[in-house]
Amino acid sequence: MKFAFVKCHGSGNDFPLIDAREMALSDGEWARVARALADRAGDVGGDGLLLLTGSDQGSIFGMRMFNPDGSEAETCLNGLRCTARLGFEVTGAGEGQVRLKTSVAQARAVAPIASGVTTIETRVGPVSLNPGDVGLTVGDAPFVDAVIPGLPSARRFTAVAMPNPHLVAFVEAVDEAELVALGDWCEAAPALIPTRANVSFVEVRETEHAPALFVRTYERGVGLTNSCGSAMAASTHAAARTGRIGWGVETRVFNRGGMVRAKADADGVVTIAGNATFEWDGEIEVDPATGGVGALRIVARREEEVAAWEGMLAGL
Ligand SMILES: N[C@@H](CCC[C@H](N)C(=O)O)C(=O)O
Repeated sequence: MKFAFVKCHGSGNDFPLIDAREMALSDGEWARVARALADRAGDVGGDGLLLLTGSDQGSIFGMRMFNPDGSEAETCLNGLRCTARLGFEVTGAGEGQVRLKTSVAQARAVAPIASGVTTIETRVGPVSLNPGDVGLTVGDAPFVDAVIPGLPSARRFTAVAMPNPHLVAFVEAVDEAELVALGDWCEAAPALIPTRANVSFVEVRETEHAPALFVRTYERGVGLTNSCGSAMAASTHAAARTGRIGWGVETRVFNRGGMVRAKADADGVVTIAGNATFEWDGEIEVDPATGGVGALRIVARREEEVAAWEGMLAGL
């Protein structure tokens, strides 16, 4: 089956994005397509597969997201910006509600965060701090800056469902080896957290203009990524919840892949504005029954917006 797609990224979190509104594949077939296209050893590669899906009663369109291991995530906020951009292009809308796997989000096109950088704002929530919603099998009360019994880390975590599961620890300086070890432990689906989790270490970085965070994330189903949008949202909420930043205060959130503007409100809603960059358009044959992949054809390159994004990175 031939798939046309856009290779896109939000803050360097990169994905093939397919307009799947008229496609009827089973979950297992999409999982195979995701594994095939997101494979970093293949011609496309990515931190997962994004699907633009059809409208329903309240939503102008929907998004599904499959991790490179074929698991389907509840949400993907860097991917949502890209998917919303495509959804706006094909529907002519400029804002609206987007259906996710188990929740909805609001999205709208906003002023560029830098010249030539297409920018989308997403609003999600309310987040849940219920340990069960995060997939933890311990605790009746929320873990907010608390040691989680059974987790092989003495650090204090805030456990947040976006609704995908996030464990967030504030650190003086990110230790990647420690993050990877803990992320790997969660990837093994231990009894403490059988549905696994995205794990983030976060540095609070004051700037002369405003509060800022630096977030490094080990993503469930992926490993270390350049950035994770739902982790940036969870970290912003956790930073406000623990008094590290103010509720409702716009905060710049940096990561390996770039930067977004984020704001956590006291009602649990988190707003993020960041890039939705389309790098190139491609076509490829994938057999949904076997995951076998054909030759990639690059149809167009979006050089101007790639350059605009690189210009923004150079100025950070
Ligand atoms: N990169 C994403 C999150 C993707 C899903 C995640 N790996 C999970 O399994 O929960 C983002 O930008 O939010």
